[in-house]
Amino acid sequence: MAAHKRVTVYVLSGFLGSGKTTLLTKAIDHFTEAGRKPAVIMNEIGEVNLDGQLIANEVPMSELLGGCICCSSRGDLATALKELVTEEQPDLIFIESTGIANPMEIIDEVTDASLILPVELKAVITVVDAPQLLELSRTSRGKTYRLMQEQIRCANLLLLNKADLLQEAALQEVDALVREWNPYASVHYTVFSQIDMRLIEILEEEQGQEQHLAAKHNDKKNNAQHNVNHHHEDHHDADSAHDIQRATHSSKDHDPHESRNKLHHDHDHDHAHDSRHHHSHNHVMAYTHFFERAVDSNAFEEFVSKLPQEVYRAKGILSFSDTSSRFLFQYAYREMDFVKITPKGDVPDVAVFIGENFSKDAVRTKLLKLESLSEIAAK
Ligand SMILES: Nc1nc2c(ncn2[C@@H]2O[C@H](COP(=O)(O)OP(=O)(O)OP(=O)(O)O)[C@@H](O)[C@H]2O)c(=O)[nH]1
Repeated sequence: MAAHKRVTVYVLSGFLGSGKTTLLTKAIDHFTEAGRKPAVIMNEIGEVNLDGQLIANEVPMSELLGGCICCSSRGDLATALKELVTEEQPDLIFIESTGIANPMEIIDEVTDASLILPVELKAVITVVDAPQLLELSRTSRGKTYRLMQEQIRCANLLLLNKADLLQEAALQEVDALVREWNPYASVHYTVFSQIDMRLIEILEEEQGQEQHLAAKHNDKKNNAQHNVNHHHEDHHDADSAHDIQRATHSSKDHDPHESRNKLHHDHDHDHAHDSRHHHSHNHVMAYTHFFERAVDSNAFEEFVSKLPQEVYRAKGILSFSDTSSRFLFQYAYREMDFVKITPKGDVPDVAVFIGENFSKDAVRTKLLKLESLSEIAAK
């Protein structure tokens, strides 16, 4: 297949609620207006694709739901890429990863797929929730912080988003932090992921290999800094996307489990007992609640405002007992947002709650109570 026929692939990375979908909708509008055909692979931790509601119907979309790409069985992403390429012939594919995905694993999967499919990974674009990163850098520095760090290190283009919520001095503090982790990416302050789309177009024109070189350099730099224990030096010595592909290719001749080991990184030592899955986000959990009846909007808002700190992301589509329209509800890093929506297709009233070690039962019990209160009020 001729090299120029390859479909450009961009990976959109960034922690939960940082602004990836906000960027995606803008990028789709831009490229569509420019006469290009974008397609989307959307990965969601929850069982329903709520972000997909924001993507126009005519944009081809493949959904990987109910888990994170980098945890799902190897091949799901390649299958989705293959289907889109053969059935839709797009010019570009955006892969929106879940906010808890480690982009290195997705880079591996896409470069692996590019051996057999006419696709080329051009860049990783990471959206950073600037206020959240700043707070974590000053306080907890736990697993979420480390995951954000990995997402930042892999990027070719970095958006320091939610700049509206920070003063200039604070933004500069975040800027210095991310540049220390990733001196190769271009860094831009954004509000609602508003960026000059030429910055994304430029990435398409550049050599994919050089892009990955940057990512790999950062990967190495981090290895040195944080003493991450990589078991398979052969892979980590690879200096370019080409080398990544070669490593992938050669390992295919062997036991598939072994090849997965070779390709993947041991980012989290808490889970070293599982030889095939080394993820920095095993601590993250999701609860999906399907509503049986509409709840009161004020009571729901109050419930969300009192969610435990461990729940750091929630979203849903809801009917309220006191409003006529349905709403897309968003909650990210303590900010709440409700937008009127007419859902595409037959979507139930549903909300997904994502966080770290929170009690799903407690969230469920409170929501059931809200439902029963509105039932009593209706009588
Ligand atoms: N104040 C403020 N809010 C923003 C900004 N960008 C996005 N948001 C809001 O943050 C919430 C999450 O945005 P999304 O684009 O859905 O984030 P995401 O990264 O796709 O979220 P996940 O898919 O759950 O990981 C939404 O309510 C957005 O409206 C910003 O620059 N400033």
